[in-house]
Amino acid sequence: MKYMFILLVTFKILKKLTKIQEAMGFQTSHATKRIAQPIFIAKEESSDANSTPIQRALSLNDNNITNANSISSCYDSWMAKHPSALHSFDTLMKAAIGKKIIVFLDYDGTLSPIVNDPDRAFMSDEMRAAVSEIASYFPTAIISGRSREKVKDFVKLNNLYYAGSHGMDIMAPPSMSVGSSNIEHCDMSNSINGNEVAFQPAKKFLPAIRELLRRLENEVKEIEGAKLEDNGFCISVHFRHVPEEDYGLLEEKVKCVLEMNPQFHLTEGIKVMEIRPSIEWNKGNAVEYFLDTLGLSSSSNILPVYIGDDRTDEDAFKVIRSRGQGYPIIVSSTPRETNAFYSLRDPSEVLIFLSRLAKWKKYSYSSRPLKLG
Ligand SMILES: O=P(O)(O)OC[C@H]1O[C@H](O[C@H]2O[C@H](CO)[C@@H](O)[C@H](O)[C@H]2O)[C@H](O)[C@@H](O)[C@@H]1O
Repeated sequence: MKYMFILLVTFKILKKLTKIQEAMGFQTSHATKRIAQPIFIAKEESSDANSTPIQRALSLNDNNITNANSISSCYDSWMAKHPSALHSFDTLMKAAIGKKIIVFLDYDGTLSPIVNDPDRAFMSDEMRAAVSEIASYFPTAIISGRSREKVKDFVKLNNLYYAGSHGMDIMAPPSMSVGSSNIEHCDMSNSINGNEVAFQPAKKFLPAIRELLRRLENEVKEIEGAKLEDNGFCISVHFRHVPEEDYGLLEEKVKCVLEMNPQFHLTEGIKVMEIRPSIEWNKGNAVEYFLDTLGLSSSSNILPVYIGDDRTDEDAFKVIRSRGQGYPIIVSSTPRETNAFYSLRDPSEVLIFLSRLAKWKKYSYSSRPLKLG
Protein backbone atom coordinates (compact mmCIF):
# COMPACT_ATOMS: atom_id res chain seq x y z
CA MET A 1 0.00 0.00 0.00
CA LYS A 2 2.85 2.29 0.98
CA TYR A 3 4.63 1.49 -2.33
CA MET A 4 1.43 2.08 -4.28
CA PHE A 5 1.15 5.54 -2.73
CA ILE A 6 4.80 6.40 -3.59
CA LEU A 7 4.26 5.25 -7.21
CA LEU A 8 1.14 7.37 -7.55
CA VAL A 9 2.89 10.49 -6.21
CA THR A 10 5.89 9.91 -8.55
CA PHE A 11 3.54 9.51 -11.52
CA LYS A 12 1.72 12.75 -10.64
CA ILE A 13 5.02 14.65 -10.24
CA LEU A 14 6.23 13.35 -13.64
CA LYS A 15 2.97 14.38 -15.30
CA LYS A 16 3.23 17.90 -13.85
CA LEU A 17 6.87 18.16 -14.99
CA THR A 18 5.87 17.22 -18.56
CA LYS A 19 3.19 19.90 -18.54
CA ILE A 20 5.69 22.51 -17.33
CA GLN A 21 8.14 21.46 -20.10
CA GLU A 22 5.44 21.78 -22.77
CA ALA A 23 4.44 25.18 -21.46
CA MET A 24 8.10 26.25 -21.74
CA GLY A 25 8.19 25.34 -25.44
CA PHE A 26 9.65 21.83 -25.22
CA GLN A 27 8.28 19.10 -27.41
CA THR A 28 7.65 15.73 -25.86
CA SER A 29 8.12 12.75 -28.09
CA HIS A 30 5.42 10.17 -27.96
CA ALA A 31 7.91 7.39 -28.55
CA THR A 32 8.53 4.94 -25.72
CA LYS A 33 11.78 6.75 -24.88
CA ARG A 34 10.59 10.24 -23.91
CA ILE A 35 12.91 12.88 -25.36
CA ALA A 36 12.17 16.54 -24.86
CA GLN A 37 13.75 19.04 -27.21
CA PRO A 38 13.27 22.77 -27.68
CA ILE A 39 11.01 23.50 -30.68
CA PHE A 40 13.42 26.05 -32.16
CA ILE A 41 16.17 23.40 -32.36
CA ALA A 42 13.81 21.02 -34.10
CA LYS A 43 13.23 23.72 -36.78
CA GLU A 44 16.91 24.49 -37.16
CA GLU A 45 17.64 20.84 -37.78
CA SER A 46 15.47 20.80 -40.91
CA SER A 47 17.40 23.77 -42.35
CA ASP A 48 18.11 24.31 -46.09
CA ALA A 49 21.35 22.32 -46.20
CA ASN A 50 19.74 18.91 -46.00
CA SER A 51 16.27 19.71 -47.35
CA THR A 52 14.83 18.53 -50.65
CA PRO A 53 13.46 20.94 -53.28
CA ILE A 54 9.93 20.11 -52.17
CA GLN A 55 10.73 20.88 -48.54
CA ARG A 56 12.30 24.15 -49.63
CA ALA A 57 9.23 24.92 -51.71
CA LEU A 58 7.05 24.10 -48.73
CA SER A 59 9.09 26.30 -46.44
CA LEU A 60 8.74 29.10 -49.01
CA ASN A 61 5.04 28.45 -48.85
CA ASP A 62 5.20 28.84 -45.10
CA ASN A 63 6.94 32.16 -45.58
CA ASN A 64 4.26 33.16 -48.01
CA ILE A 65 1.61 32.29 -45.51
CA THR A 66 3.38 34.36 -42.84
CA ASN A 67 3.73 37.25 -45.30
CA ALA A 68 0.18 36.81 -46.49
CA ASN A 69 -0.98 37.02 -42.89
CA SER A 70 0.97 40.18 -42.16
CA ILE A 71 -0.03 41.66 -45.52
CA SER A 72 -3.61 40.76 -44.77
CA SER A 73 -3.58 42.64 -41.46
CA CYS A 74 -2.06 45.71 -43.21
CA TYR A 75 -4.60 45.23 -45.99
CA ASP A 76 -7.43 45.36 -43.48
CA SER A 77 -6.31 48.73 -42.09
CA TRP A 78 -5.70 50.02 -45.64
CA MET A 79 -9.21 48.88 -46.56
CA ALA A 80 -10.59 50.99 -43.75
CA LYS A 81 -9.21 54.02 -45.64
CA HIS A 82 -10.09 52.72 -49.12
CA PRO A 83 -13.23 50.63 -48.62
CA SER A 84 -14.28 47.97 -51.07
CA ALA A 85 -16.40 49.43 -53.87
CA LEU A 86 -18.38 46.19 -53.70
CA HIS A 87 -19.14 46.42 -49.98
CA SER A 88 -19.95 50.12 -50.38
CA PHE A 89 -21.96 49.57 -53.55
CA ASP A 90 -25.36 50.55 -52.13
CA THR A 91 -23.97 53.74 -50.59
CA LEU A 92 -22.21 54.62 -53.84
CA MET A 93 -25.37 54.12 -55.86
CA LYS A 94 -27.54 56.06 -53.45
CA ALA A 95 -25.36 59.09 -54.14
CA ALA A 96 -25.52 58.37 -57.89
CA ILE A 97 -29.28 58.67 -58.25
CA GLY A 98 -30.16 61.38 -60.77
CA LYS A 99 -26.52 61.83 -61.81
CA LYS A 100 -24.91 61.08 -65.15
CA ILE A 101 -22.36 58.34 -64.70
CA ILE A 102 -19.33 58.22 -67.01
CA VAL A 103 -17.10 55.16 -66.77
CA PHE A 104 -13.32 55.21 -67.31
CA LEU A 105 -11.38 51.94 -67.32
CA ASP A 106 -7.72 51.08 -67.40
CA TYR A 107 -6.87 47.86 -69.27
CA ASP A 108 -3.92 45.81 -67.91
CA GLY A 109 -4.46 44.63 -64.35
CA THR A 110 -8.00 46.04 -64.40
CA LEU A 111 -9.90 44.38 -67.24
CA SER A 112 -7.32 41.66 -67.78
CA PRO A 113 -5.14 39.97 -65.18
CA ILE A 114 -1.39 40.67 -65.18
CA VAL A 115 0.31 37.87 -67.11
CA ASN A 116 3.89 37.07 -68.03
CA ASP A 117 3.52 37.75 -71.74
CA PRO A 118 2.23 41.27 -72.52
CA ASP A 119 1.03 40.04 -75.92
CA ARG A 120 -1.28 37.53 -74.27
CA ALA A 121 -3.05 39.77 -71.76
CA PHE A 122 -6.45 38.76 -73.05
CA MET A 123 -9.73 39.85 -71.61
CA SER A 124 -12.31 37.18 -70.76
CA ASP A 125 -15.55 36.97 -72.74
CA GLU A 126 -17.45 37.60 -69.51
CA MET A 127 -15.51 40.81 -68.90
CA ARG A 128 -16.08 41.87 -72.52
CA ALA A 129 -19.83 41.31 -72.15
CA ALA A 130 -19.89 43.29 -68.88
CA VAL A 131 -17.95 46.21 -70.38
CA SER A 132 -20.19 46.19 -73.44
CA GLU A 133 -23.29 46.30 -71.26
CA ILE A 134 -21.82 49.14 -69.19
CA ALA A 135 -21.06 51.05 -72.41
CA SER A 136 -24.67 50.58 -73.54
CA TYR A 137 -25.83 52.46 -70.42
CA PHE A 138 -23.08 55.00 -69.74
CA PRO A 139 -20.47 56.85 -71.85
CA THR A 140 -17.43 54.62 -71.38
CA ALA A 141 -13.75 55.06 -72.24
CA ILE A 142 -10.75 52.79 -71.89
CA ILE A 143 -7.55 54.69 -71.03
CA SER A 144 -4.48 52.51 -71.40
CA GLY A 145 -0.71 52.73 -71.56
CA ARG A 146 -0.82 50.48 -74.63
CA SER A 147 -1.13 51.83 -78.14
CA ARG A 148 -4.73 52.69 -78.94
CA GLU A 149 -4.89 50.12 -81.75
CA LYS A 150 -3.51 47.36 -79.53
CA VAL A 151 -5.89 47.97 -76.64
CA LYS A 152 -8.84 48.13 -79.05
CA ASP A 153 -7.68 44.87 -80.52
CA PHE A 154 -7.79 43.27 -77.07
CA VAL A 155 -11.14 44.76 -76.08
CA LYS A 156 -12.85 44.29 -79.46
CA LEU A 157 -15.83 46.56 -78.69
CA ASN A 158 -17.13 49.39 -80.85
CA ASN A 159 -19.55 51.02 -78.45
CA LEU A 160 -16.96 52.84 -76.35
CA TYR A 161 -14.08 55.32 -76.61
CA TYR A 162 -10.39 54.49 -76.53
CA ALA A 163 -7.30 56.39 -75.40
CA GLY A 164 -3.87 54.79 -75.84
CA SER A 165 -0.31 55.78 -74.86
CA HIS A 166 -1.41 56.87 -71.35
CA GLY A 167 -3.94 59.29 -72.84
CA MET A 168 -1.67 60.70 -75.56
CA ASP A 169 -3.75 59.16 -78.35
CA ILE A 170 -7.48 59.73 -77.92
CA MET A 171 -10.41 59.02 -80.21
CA ALA A 172 -13.28 61.13 -78.95
CA PRO A 173 -16.29 63.04 -80.26
CA PRO A 174 -15.36 66.29 -81.99
CA SER A 175 -16.11 69.26 -79.81
CA MET A 176 -15.73 72.95 -80.25
CA SER A 177 -15.67 73.53 -76.51
CA VAL A 178 -12.20 71.99 -76.18
CA GLY A 179 -9.69 74.73 -75.24
CA SER A 180 -8.04 76.45 -78.22
CA SER A 181 -4.57 75.21 -77.21
CA ASN A 182 -5.92 71.69 -77.57
CA ILE A 183 -7.64 72.14 -80.91
CA GLU A 184 -4.29 72.24 -82.73
CA HIS A 185 -3.73 68.61 -81.65
CA CYS A 186 -7.02 67.37 -83.14
CA ASP A 187 -6.60 65.49 -86.35
CA MET A 188 -9.87 65.95 -88.21
CA SER A 189 -8.58 63.91 -91.16
CA ASN A 190 -8.33 60.93 -88.86
CA SER A 191 -12.02 60.74 -87.98
CA ILE A 192 -14.33 57.75 -87.56
CA ASN A 193 -17.55 58.44 -89.54
CA GLY A 194 -17.29 62.08 -88.50
CA ASN A 195 -18.31 61.03 -84.96
CA GLU A 196 -14.86 60.76 -83.46
CA VAL A 197 -11.60 62.54 -84.11
CA ALA A 198 -8.08 61.74 -83.05
CA PHE A 199 -6.47 63.94 -80.42
CA GLN A 200 -2.70 63.45 -80.24
CA PRO A 201 -0.92 66.06 -78.13
CA ALA A 202 2.49 64.38 -78.61
CA LYS A 203 2.26 64.03 -82.37
CA LYS A 204 5.35 66.14 -83.07
CA PHE A 205 7.42 63.59 -81.09
CA LEU A 206 6.55 60.69 -83.41
CA PRO A 207 9.68 60.78 -85.63
CA ALA A 208 11.88 61.00 -82.51
CA ILE A 209 10.01 58.09 -80.90
CA ARG A 210 10.57 55.91 -83.98
CA GLU A 211 14.27 56.74 -83.84
CA LEU A 212 14.39 56.07 -80.09
CA LEU A 213 12.78 52.68 -80.59
CA ARG A 214 15.32 51.76 -83.26
CA ARG A 215 18.19 52.71 -80.95
CA LEU A 216 16.74 50.86 -78.00
CA GLU A 217 16.23 47.72 -80.08
CA ASN A 218 19.87 47.86 -80.94
CA GLU A 219 20.97 48.47 -77.36
CA VAL A 220 18.90 45.86 -75.52
CA LYS A 221 18.90 43.03 -78.04
CA GLU A 222 21.71 41.27 -76.21
CA ILE A 223 20.05 41.41 -72.81
CA GLU A 224 18.31 38.12 -72.19
CA GLY A 225 14.58 38.48 -71.55
CA ALA A 226 14.35 42.22 -72.25
CA LYS A 227 11.31 43.07 -74.35
CA LEU A 228 10.39 46.34 -76.03
CA GLU A 229 6.78 47.20 -76.73
CA ASP A 230 5.86 49.91 -79.20
CA ASN A 231 2.97 51.77 -77.60
CA GLY A 232 2.65 54.43 -80.27
CA PHE A 233 3.57 57.57 -78.34
CA CYS A 234 5.39 55.66 -75.58
CA ILE A 235 7.76 52.71 -75.42
CA SER A 236 7.61 49.98 -72.77
CA VAL A 237 10.81 48.22 -71.75
CA HIS A 238 9.67 45.01 -70.03
CA PHE A 239 12.15 43.42 -67.63
CA ARG A 240 9.93 40.67 -66.18
CA HIS A 241 12.08 37.97 -67.82
CA VAL A 242 15.47 39.61 -67.38
CA PRO A 243 17.78 37.84 -64.89
CA GLU A 244 18.19 39.98 -61.77
CA GLU A 245 21.94 40.32 -62.31
CA ASP A 246 21.25 42.10 -65.64
CA TYR A 247 18.88 44.73 -64.23
CA GLY A 248 21.72 47.23 -63.78
CA LEU A 249 22.98 46.77 -67.33
CA LEU A 250 19.49 47.20 -68.82
CA GLU A 251 18.86 50.35 -66.78
CA GLU A 252 22.22 51.74 -67.84
CA LYS A 253 21.48 51.16 -71.53
CA VAL A 254 18.02 52.73 -71.32
CA LYS A 255 19.35 55.74 -69.42
CA CYS A 256 22.16 56.14 -71.95
CA VAL A 257 19.67 56.30 -74.86
CA LEU A 258 17.53 58.77 -72.90
CA GLU A 259 20.49 61.04 -72.22
CA MET A 260 20.77 61.53 -75.96
CA ASN A 261 17.02 62.29 -76.12
CA PRO A 262 16.27 64.70 -73.27
CA GLN A 263 12.77 65.43 -74.59
CA PHE A 264 11.73 62.02 -73.21
CA HIS A 265 11.60 60.71 -69.67
CA LEU A 266 11.22 57.44 -67.82
CA THR A 267 8.37 56.24 -65.59
CA GLU A 268 7.86 52.82 -63.97
CA GLY A 269 5.01 50.33 -64.05
CA ILE A 270 4.64 46.71 -63.12
CA LYS A 271 8.00 45.14 -64.11
CA VAL A 272 8.24 47.66 -66.90
CA MET A 273 10.07 50.93 -67.60
CA GLU A 274 8.10 53.33 -69.76
CA ILE A 275 9.62 55.98 -71.97
CA ARG A 276 7.36 58.87 -72.80
CA PRO A 277 7.54 62.37 -74.25
CA SER A 278 8.06 65.08 -71.64
CA ILE A 279 4.79 66.91 -72.09
CA GLU A 280 2.21 67.89 -69.50
CA TRP A 281 -0.28 65.25 -70.49
CA ASN A 282 -1.37 62.14 -68.62
CA LYS A 283 -4.38 59.91 -67.94
CA GLY A 284 -5.85 62.70 -65.78
CA ASN A 285 -5.78 65.12 -68.72
CA ALA A 286 -7.40 62.41 -70.84
CA VAL A 287 -10.30 62.16 -68.35
CA GLU A 288 -10.76 65.95 -68.51
CA TYR A 289 -10.55 65.85 -72.29
CA PHE A 290 -13.27 63.18 -72.56
CA LEU A 291 -15.55 65.07 -70.16
CA ASP A 292 -14.98 68.18 -72.23
CA THR A 293 -15.72 66.61 -75.61
CA LEU A 294 -18.76 64.85 -74.20
CA GLY A 295 -20.03 68.28 -73.13
CA LEU A 296 -20.04 67.26 -69.46
CA SER A 297 -17.09 69.17 -68.12
CA SER A 298 -18.94 71.96 -66.38
CA SER A 299 -21.95 69.93 -65.32
CA SER A 300 -22.46 69.73 -61.58
CA ASN A 301 -24.54 66.63 -62.07
CA ILE A 302 -22.00 64.11 -63.30
CA LEU A 303 -20.38 61.18 -61.62
CA PRO A 304 -17.16 59.93 -63.25
CA VAL A 305 -16.12 56.45 -62.13
CA TYR A 306 -12.46 55.60 -62.83
CA ILE A 307 -11.12 52.09 -62.21
CA GLY A 308 -7.39 51.41 -62.56
CA ASP A 309 -4.47 49.56 -61.00
CA ASP A 310 -1.40 51.33 -62.30
CA ARG A 311 0.69 54.15 -60.92
CA THR A 312 -0.26 56.15 -64.04
CA ASP A 313 -3.94 55.87 -63.04
CA GLU A 314 -3.18 58.01 -59.99
CA ASP A 315 -3.21 61.13 -62.23
CA ALA A 316 -6.81 60.31 -63.15
CA PHE A 317 -7.73 59.61 -59.52
CA LYS A 318 -6.35 63.05 -58.61
CA VAL A 319 -8.46 64.76 -61.28
CA ILE A 320 -11.64 63.09 -60.04
CA ARG A 321 -10.75 63.90 -56.44
CA SER A 322 -10.11 67.56 -57.26
CA ARG A 323 -13.41 67.85 -59.15
CA GLY A 324 -15.15 66.75 -55.98
CA GLN A 325 -17.40 64.53 -58.09
CA GLY A 326 -17.11 60.83 -58.75
CA TYR A 327 -15.46 57.66 -57.59
CA PRO A 328 -11.76 56.91 -58.13
CA ILE A 329 -11.35 53.15 -57.54
CA ILE A 330 -7.98 51.41 -57.25
CA VAL A 331 -7.53 47.75 -58.17
CA SER A 332 -5.06 46.28 -55.69
CA SER A 333 -4.77 43.27 -53.44
CA THR A 334 -1.97 44.85 -51.42
CA PRO A 335 -1.94 48.14 -49.50
CA ARG A 336 -0.65 51.03 -51.63
CA GLU A 337 -0.36 54.78 -51.35
CA THR A 338 -3.19 56.04 -53.54
CA ASN A 339 -5.47 58.95 -54.40
CA ALA A 340 -8.38 56.56 -54.93
CA PHE A 341 -11.32 56.61 -52.53
CA TYR A 342 -12.42 53.02 -53.02
CA SER A 343 -10.78 49.72 -53.89
CA LEU A 344 -11.35 46.42 -55.65
CA ARG A 345 -9.02 43.49 -55.14
CA ASP A 346 -8.47 42.28 -58.71
CA PRO A 347 -10.07 42.03 -62.17
CA SER A 348 -12.53 39.41 -60.90
CA GLU A 349 -13.92 42.02 -58.47
CA VAL A 350 -13.92 44.60 -61.28
CA LEU A 351 -16.14 42.21 -63.24
CA ILE A 352 -18.56 41.88 -60.31
CA PHE A 353 -18.61 45.65 -59.81
CA LEU A 354 -19.32 46.36 -63.49
CA SER A 355 -22.03 43.68 -63.62
CA ARG A 356 -23.71 45.13 -60.51
CA LEU A 357 -23.49 48.65 -61.92
CA ALA A 358 -25.15 47.50 -65.17
CA LYS A 359 -27.85 45.66 -63.21
CA TRP A 360 -28.44 48.70 -61.03
CA LYS A 361 -29.00 50.82 -64.16
CA LYS A 362 -31.19 48.18 -65.79
CA TYR A 363 -33.25 47.90 -62.64
CA SER A 364 -33.73 51.64 -62.41
CA TYR A 365 -35.07 51.56 -66.00
CA SER A 366 -37.26 48.54 -65.41
CA SER A 367 -38.83 49.83 -62.23
CA ARG A 368 -42.14 50.11 -64.09
CA PRO A 369 -44.91 47.78 -62.86
CA LEU A 370 -44.55 44.25 -64.22
CA LYS A 371 -46.95 43.29 -67.01
CA LEU A 372 -48.86 40.26 -65.86
CA GLY A 373 -50.22 37.60 -68.19
O1 LIG B 1 -2.36 51.46 -68.61
P1 LIG B 1 -2.43 49.97 -68.73
O2 LIG B 1 -3.51 49.50 -69.66
O3 LIG B 1 -2.53 49.31 -67.38
O4 LIG B 1 -1.04 49.54 -69.38
C1 LIG B 1 0.17 49.59 -68.63
C2 LIG B 1 1.17 48.61 -69.20
O5 LIG B 1 0.47 47.36 -69.28
C3 LIG B 1 1.14 46.27 -69.93
O6 LIG B 1 2.15 45.77 -69.07
C4 LIG B 1 1.68 45.21 -67.87
O7 LIG B 1 0.84 44.08 -68.16
C5 LIG B 1 1.52 42.97 -68.82
C6 LIG B 1 0.47 41.92 -69.15
O8 LIG B 1 -0.26 41.54 -68.04
C7 LIG B 1 2.63 42.45 -67.90
O9 LIG B 1 3.32 41.38 -68.52
C8 LIG B 1 3.62 43.61 -67.61
O10 LIG B 1 4.61 43.18 -66.69
C9 LIG B 1 2.86 44.80 -67.01
O11 LIG B 1 3.73 45.92 -66.84
C10 LIG B 1 1.68 46.67 -71.27
O12 LIG B 1 2.39 45.59 -71.81
C11 LIG B 1 2.54 47.92 -71.15
O13 LIG B 1 2.99 48.31 -72.42
C12 LIG B 1 1.65 49.03 -70.59
O14 LIG B 1 2.38 50.23 -70.50
